Amino acid sequence: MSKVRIYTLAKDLGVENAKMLELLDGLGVSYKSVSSTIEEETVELIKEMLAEEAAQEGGAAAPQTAATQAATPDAEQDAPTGTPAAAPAQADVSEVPHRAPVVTIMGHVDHGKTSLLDYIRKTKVAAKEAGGITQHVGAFEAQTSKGKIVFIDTPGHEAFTTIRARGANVADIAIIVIAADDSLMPQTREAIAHAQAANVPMLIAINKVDLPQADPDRVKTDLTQLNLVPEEYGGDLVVVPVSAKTGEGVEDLLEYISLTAELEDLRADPKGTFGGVIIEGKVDKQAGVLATVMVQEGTLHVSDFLVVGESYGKIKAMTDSNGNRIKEAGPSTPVQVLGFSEVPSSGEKVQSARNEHAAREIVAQRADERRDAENARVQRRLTLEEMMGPLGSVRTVNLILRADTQGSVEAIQGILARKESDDVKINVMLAGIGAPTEGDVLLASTAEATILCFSVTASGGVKKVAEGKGVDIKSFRIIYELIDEVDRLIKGNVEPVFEEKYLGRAEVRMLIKHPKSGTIAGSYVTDGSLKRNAKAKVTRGKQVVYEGTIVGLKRFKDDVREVQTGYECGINVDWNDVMEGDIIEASEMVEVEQN
Ligand SMILES: Nc1nc2c(ncn2[C@@H]2O[C@H](COP(=O)(O)OP(=O)(O)OP(=O)(O)O)[C@@H](O)[C@H]2O)c(=O)[nH]1
Repeated sequence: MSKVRIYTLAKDLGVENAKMLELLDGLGVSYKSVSSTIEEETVELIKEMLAEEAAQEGGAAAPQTAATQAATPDAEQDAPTGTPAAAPAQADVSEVPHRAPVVTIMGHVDHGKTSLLDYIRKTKVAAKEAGGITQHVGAFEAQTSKGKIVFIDTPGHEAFTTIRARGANVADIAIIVIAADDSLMPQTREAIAHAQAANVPMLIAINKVDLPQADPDRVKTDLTQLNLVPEEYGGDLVVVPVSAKTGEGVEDLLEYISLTAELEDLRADPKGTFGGVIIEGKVDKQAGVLATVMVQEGTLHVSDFLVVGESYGKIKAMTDSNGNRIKEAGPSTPVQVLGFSEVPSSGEKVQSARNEHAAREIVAQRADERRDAENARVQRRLTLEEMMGPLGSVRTVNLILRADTQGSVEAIQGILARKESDDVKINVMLAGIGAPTEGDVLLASTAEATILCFSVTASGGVKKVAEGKGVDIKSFRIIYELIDEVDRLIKGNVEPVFEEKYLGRAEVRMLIKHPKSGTIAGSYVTDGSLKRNAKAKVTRGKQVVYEGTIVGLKRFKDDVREVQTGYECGINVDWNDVMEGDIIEASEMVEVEQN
């Protein structure tokens, strides 16, 4: 036996991956992820440790117990008996059952997101019962050998901003699909930024590997340029080659999803307070308002009252993602709900209420809070700190952020927060949903802020006011372009730092008196090169006798910009006392790149 992958060993010994990593940590063994390999001696040590543990637990074979647990992850564990050492808080957490992972698939247009979802749906979703209506609800549940996986069903790119923002907020794991024949594209980078901003673990699916022109290695190399280093290059990024056409690699991808989910230790209490998120809402001509809700905590029952934003409704009927009528739904279940009076927006949080009266009260309270906040915004006078950003020597980039959805706002703010440094603060004065208003322009003009818009644009009237006030409103449809703009603003705000760069030197061999230009030093370039307008330092022996600028540089009769080593030239340093034998050293000031 040679090296073994950690997850293979965990599987063979019937223990959870998290437990295996804990044991490796205890041994001081370093690893990148569960797919890293470990040495045979380490495997033996792990086996011994597990055997010892089993013996201590009273003779029952530990691996067997673990295997039973792994096979039934949802089963509630018995409370520990006679083990006072067990911390009660930990015991509580472990009693909360595991839940299925919610996965979002993101990527560039045409890279195969829909095809991959279709392949998984076709092969992993149980055949529907006769009579069920096939309809798109925004999510589906796939049954795999490793248990249930819920996929957020991202439709085409037309609604990409909302869907991505939503995906990153609801999802536990993001799959970034990259076509093997196209590699990284703008929306790939944007998808990666979304996943990173939401702190969601990311797996890369290199799709279309069946194509003759597929070049998965190029994709991996390109990823390293984003500081995402695939496992096989020594990093911790899981990269799985797949084909949504032939199905190659799809099982591996599902396995990696389950592994990642296991490490994330996703749990939710079906008996807890209900909490969920709207996946999508629509109006059906016959049925009325339909909304897909992802249950995140607790259990949803038919007849429950639900509150979303400032509207509420009573669940009249509920169907699962297969179109089957159901009466209740636990964590990590997408359900289509009938009973809202208004169409809720995707990404909105859903709360339940005991009865209609309680639901109304929550709605009324929210409306009050919103009105108060609006009034406060109008009436409030800005503090100096709000106008200028945090005080002190730190420079501040003031921004007003406007985006199409709350998810986008959060995603952008997440990325911006990571852009801050000791020298530059990013002060998001206002982050709102919808097009910028005149009020935003006024705020921007007093605080010298830039208004950045993502997937929203200013109306003609607002643009005019902005022009009049000299306020920049910049609109973007791709997040990373907006971030590039912020980088430019940050750069513009950092005091440039210059350093002197040596260019070359020349030896003065003869002097030419020119009636207009004065003394020209006929010289021979002995090192590097000399440039017109460069700084000049004239040394005689060991002494610096003059410092100025190369105001003229000639080769024979021609004015030139630069003269290289080994050539003769005429140098004018705007100083008439230059002498034969002097050394003219040239240098220039270059701006130092600052991060
Ligand atoms: N050969 C090959 N073609 C694929 C594969 N996956 C997708 N395609 C093709 O690539 C094209 C785009 O696939 P889609 O699944 O529509 O891509 P998408 O990323 O969902 O595109 P949008 O929804 O427009 O963003 C289609 O013509 C697919 O048939 C694959 O694994 N192999």
